[in-house]
Amino acid sequence: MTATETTDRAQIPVTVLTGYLGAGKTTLLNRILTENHGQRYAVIVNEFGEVGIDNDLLVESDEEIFEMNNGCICCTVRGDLIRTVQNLMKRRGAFDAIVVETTGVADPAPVAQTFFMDDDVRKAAKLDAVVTVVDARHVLQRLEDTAEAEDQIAFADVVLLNKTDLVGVEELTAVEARIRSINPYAVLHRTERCAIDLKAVLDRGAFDLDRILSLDPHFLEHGHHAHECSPDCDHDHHGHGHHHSHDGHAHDAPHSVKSISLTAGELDPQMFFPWINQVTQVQGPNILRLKGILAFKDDPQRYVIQGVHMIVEGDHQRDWKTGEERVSRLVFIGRDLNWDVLKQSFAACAAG
Ligand SMILES: Nc1nc2c(ncn2[C@@H]2O[C@H](COP(=O)(O)OP(=O)(O)OP(=O)(O)O)[C@@H](O)[C@H]2O)c(=O)[nH]1
Repeated sequence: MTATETTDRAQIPVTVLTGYLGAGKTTLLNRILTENHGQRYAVIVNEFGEVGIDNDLLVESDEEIFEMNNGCICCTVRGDLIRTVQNLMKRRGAFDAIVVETTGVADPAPVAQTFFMDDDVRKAAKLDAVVTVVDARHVLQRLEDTAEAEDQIAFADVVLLNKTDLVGVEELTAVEARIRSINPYAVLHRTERCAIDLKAVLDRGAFDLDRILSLDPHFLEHGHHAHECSPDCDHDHHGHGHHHSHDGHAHDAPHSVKSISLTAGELDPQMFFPWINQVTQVQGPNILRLKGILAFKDDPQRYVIQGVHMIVEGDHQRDWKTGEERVSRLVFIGRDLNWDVLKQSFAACAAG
């Protein structure tokens, strides 16, 4: 056995899971956490928005979940992510592989870079593949109005073209052709609710550094960063033309996407459902994502609501635990949303 082979085996494989807001990353992660694949995964979740909801939307499992919700992953990539991986490495016997779920608005490059740039991380972990989940229904629109959707596809080693149930055959063919025009190299699978043999996604040994360097010749250079950051992030700001600001309750992201978090106590379902239907009908085009965990009066179970544009679905999740505070939390991520109106009208859904 050569020295290289020894090093390779000592490195823990890392899958970077990316895809635009609402594409189906958590759906895939839940499969990874529940299916019987014989591997133990440590999961690192980065969340956009103030109220930690993504963690609550993951199924309960024995796997380890680490949440980093201090905003855009690009801003924390050389800090939190490195520290999280280093901490994980102290207990490396406890798991076989790592999955990093990135925020829906992030460019995956800084996440992938971390596994090449930091010496300690590089010794311990090896980028296995970038897996990009694509929402077949909304991706063409996203490619028009954002840069991240294209970056995520360009970077992919594996693409899951998801939500095939929401489009017709012709549209699906057109979407697939568009993805192929951005990235002809990735292995592409069509999926519904990310149903796929996980062998197609995990432990692929697929990350192709040469191809990434041909896309981005500066990929391995320290301080190189093709993304917009907040003024208070701690990384090197060479070559930055833009800033986004943080103003208390709303977080800016590229292309004026903002998130707003609303909290209330118990809600009256007779008030809430007509309200959310009306909000998504009227403001749907601007709502990239909504998610919430709700406490309805006299309902022993937590209710989870999720949406992308006008498509909203909800279901009971599990019983509220004894001692768990029955609060309702709702996050909207979108453009040009009227925060004050949303806040007030949500508050009006409180159970009397
Ligand atoms: N109709 C349909 N809905 C889907 C499919 N896959 C996922 N969904 C739904 O789409 C919504 C978003 O799915 P998630 O898995 O939470 O998406 P995500 O990429 O993790 O979302 P963010 O973390 O907000 O970026 C949820 O309501 C899912 O139930 C699918 O194939 N078809």
